Amino acid sequence: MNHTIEKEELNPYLIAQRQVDAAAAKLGLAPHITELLKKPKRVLSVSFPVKMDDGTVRVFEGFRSQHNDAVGPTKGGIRFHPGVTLDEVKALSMWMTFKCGVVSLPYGGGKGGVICDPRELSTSELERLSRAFMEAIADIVGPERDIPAPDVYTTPQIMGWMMDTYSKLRGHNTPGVITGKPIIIGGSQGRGNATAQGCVYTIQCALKDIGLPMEKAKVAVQGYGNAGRIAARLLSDLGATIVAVSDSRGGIYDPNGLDIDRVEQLKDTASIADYGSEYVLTNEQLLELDVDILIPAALENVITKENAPNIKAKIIAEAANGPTTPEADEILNAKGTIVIPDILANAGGVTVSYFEWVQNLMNYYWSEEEVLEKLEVIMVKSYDAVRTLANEYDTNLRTAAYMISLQRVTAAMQARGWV
Ligand SMILES: NC(=O)C1=CN([C@@H]2O[C@H](COP(=O)(O)OP(=O)(O)OC[C@H]3O[C@@H](n4cnc5c(N)ncnc54)[C@H](O)[C@@H]3O)[C@@H](O)[C@H]2O)C=CC1
Ligand SMILES: O=C(O)CCC(=O)C(=O)O
Repeated sequence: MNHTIEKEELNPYLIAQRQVDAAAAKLGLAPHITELLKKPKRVLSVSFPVKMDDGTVRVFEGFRSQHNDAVGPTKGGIRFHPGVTLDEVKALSMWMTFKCGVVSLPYGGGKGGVICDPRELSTSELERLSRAFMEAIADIVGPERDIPAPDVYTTPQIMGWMMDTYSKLRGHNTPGVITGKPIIIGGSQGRGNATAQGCVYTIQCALKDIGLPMEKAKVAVQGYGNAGRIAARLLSDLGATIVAVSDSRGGIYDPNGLDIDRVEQLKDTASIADYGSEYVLTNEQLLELDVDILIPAALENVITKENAPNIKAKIIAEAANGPTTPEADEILNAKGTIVIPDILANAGGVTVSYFEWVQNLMNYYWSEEEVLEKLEVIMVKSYDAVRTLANEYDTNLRTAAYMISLQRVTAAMQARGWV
C-alpha cells in the first residue's frame, strides 16, 4: 500500500503562477506571454537601520515588487508582518496586476512588505521604520511609477508618514505617491471602508445568484481588521447575522448571532475573547462553521485540501489575498461552493485608492456619496462580467476573473509592442 500523502504547495508565488497557467491555458496564450505574466518585472530588496527607543539599532529587511506596468503605473499595498517573504510579496504583486485588470483600473500590480511585528514597536519606532522603508524604496516609487497603499498591519497614519518622507525627498508636496492617507492630507472619503464595501457589493451579487436574501444569511469572518471588521459591520447593518469573527488570537462564535457593537467595543478596549469563554473558538474551527457566507479576511493559505471538504459555506468571499490553495479550490468547485476570488472580492480597496490618486492629481475632492456610487458601479459591473464569462466557458469565477485580466494585460503589452 502506498501511504505517501502528497504535500500541498503553499508557496504563494508558485500558487499565483499556477493560477496564471490555468487561465492562460483556457485563453490559449502564447508561451512567452504566459512566461512574462508569471514573473515580476522588477524587485527591490532592501535592508535598513532603525533606532529603537532604548538606543539600540535594529536592521530590518523589506521588499517592493513591481509585477507588470503595461497598463499603467504599478499599484499595491505595503505589509508589515513577521511572516513577510520575498515570494509572498512577488505573489501579492501579481495578484495586484490581475485585480486591477478585473476592475479595469489603469494600473499594473505592485506590492511591498517589511519583515517586522508592528505590535511590538512603539509609535515612534513605527514612525522611524515607516519613514526609513519609504526612503529605501523612494527611487522606484512615485505618482507616475508605483503607488503604495495600506495592507496588513499598515494604517492611514503610516501612509501619512511615508507620503511626508517622499515629499521631503522630492522637495514638494506629493500626495499622489501613496493612497490610504488620512483625509486631511489628501486621503479619499470612503477609502477606509472600501475593501469591505467592495466585498459586500460582490456578496450581494452572489446572494442574488443563489436566491438567498441577506436577512437569512449567516456569516463567519476570519480576521478582524480593515477588511474583516468593516465587512462584518456592513453586512450586519444590511440584516445578515454575524455568527463568528476572529483575529490573530482566536475567535468567538454565537450561533444566534454576535452583538457587533459589543464585539467592536471589546476589540477597541481589550480582546474579542472577553465576549465570554463559552463563545470562544479557534481560527480553524471558524472556517468549518455551518454558515452561508465565509469571509477569510486575514492571511494566505487558510483554506487547504485538508479543511476544504469540511467547509459548509455556500459563498466564500475572499477579502484576504490568497486564502484558498488551488487544491482547495478544486474541492470547493466540485461541491458547488461559490468562491468570489480575491482579485474581485477585495478589489474595492484599490478601486477607491485609484479614486484617491485621481483626486490627488486633480487636487479636487469628492464626497463619500460620489465615491461609493462610483465604487458600486465598478464592483457590480465587474462581478457580472466575471459571472458571464464563467458561465460561457463553464469555469469558476477565479479562472474567469483571471481570463479577463490576462486578456487586458496582454492587449496592453501587444499595444506597446512588447510581445
Ligand atoms: N486593507 C486593504 O485595503 C486591503 C486588504 N486586503 C487583504 O485583506 C487581508 C487583511 O488585511 P487588512 O484587513 O488590511 O489588515 P489589518 O491589519 O487591518 O487586519 C488584519 C486582521 O487579521 C488578523 N489576523 C492576523 N493574523 C491572523 C491569523 N493568523 N488568523 C486570523 N486572523 C489573523 C489581525 O488580528 C487583524 O484583525 C489581507 O490579506 C490583505 O492583503 C485586500 C485588499 C485591500
Ligand atoms: O489600495 C491599494 O492600492 C492596494 C491595496 C492592496 O494592497 C490590495 O488590494 O491587496
